Formats: sequence, C-alpha cells, structure tokens
Amino acid sequence: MARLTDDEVATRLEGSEWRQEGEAIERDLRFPDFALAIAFVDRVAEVAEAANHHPDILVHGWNKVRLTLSTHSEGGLTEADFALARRLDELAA
Ligand SMILES: C[C@H](O)[C@H](O)[C@H]1CNC2=NC(N)=NC(=O)C2=N1
Repeated sequence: MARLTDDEVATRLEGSEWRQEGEAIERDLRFPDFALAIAFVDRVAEVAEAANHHPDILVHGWNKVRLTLSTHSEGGLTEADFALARRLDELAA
C-alpha cells in the first residue's frame, strides 16, 4: 500500500480526533477508570488482529490510552492507518 502525501494526510485529518506526529497519527483517550481503559484496549486488539494492522498502544496515568498508527512496512502513513483509525473511532464512540 502506497504512502500518502502530506496533502492526503492533512485532508484525512480534517475534523478528526487524530493528529500527525512525524510519520504517524495519534489519538488520546481518557476513561473513567483503569478497568475501562483496559477493556477498550482489548477491543482495539481484536479489531487490529482482524485488520492485520496494529497500533502502538500506551496505557498511562491509570485511565488514559494513546493510540499511534503508522504502516511499519512503508515507513509512514497509508490508507490502512486511516481505515483502522475510523474503526477505532467507532469503538471509542
Ligand atoms: C506480516 C504482517 O502482515 C505484517 O507484519 C503486518 C502486521 N501489522 C502491521 N501493523 C502496522 N501498523 N504496520 C505494518 O506494516 C504491519 N504489518
């Protein structure tokens, strides 16, 4: 899958909860407690396995989750990252 251009990335990020960090996109989420944060991470893992596309996941500050997406094989952002981001937004909604 081809890497997206800077313009293509910017277009996809418009109005979204995600921001660009170098060659990746990130979204921060906060939950009422640790158990709910981990339950969300479990669901992220299921979706990622099904898509065979895997975010970096950081659980920090007991109730916060940071998701980072990039396509390792391409060394940057591809449509696969934004497709997974949309699925993860559905989970988070
Ligand atoms: C062999 C397997 O298809 C690859 O290693 C997949 C798995 N998950 C992946 N996830 C992400 N984020 N980037 C990849 O390039 C990637 N590659």
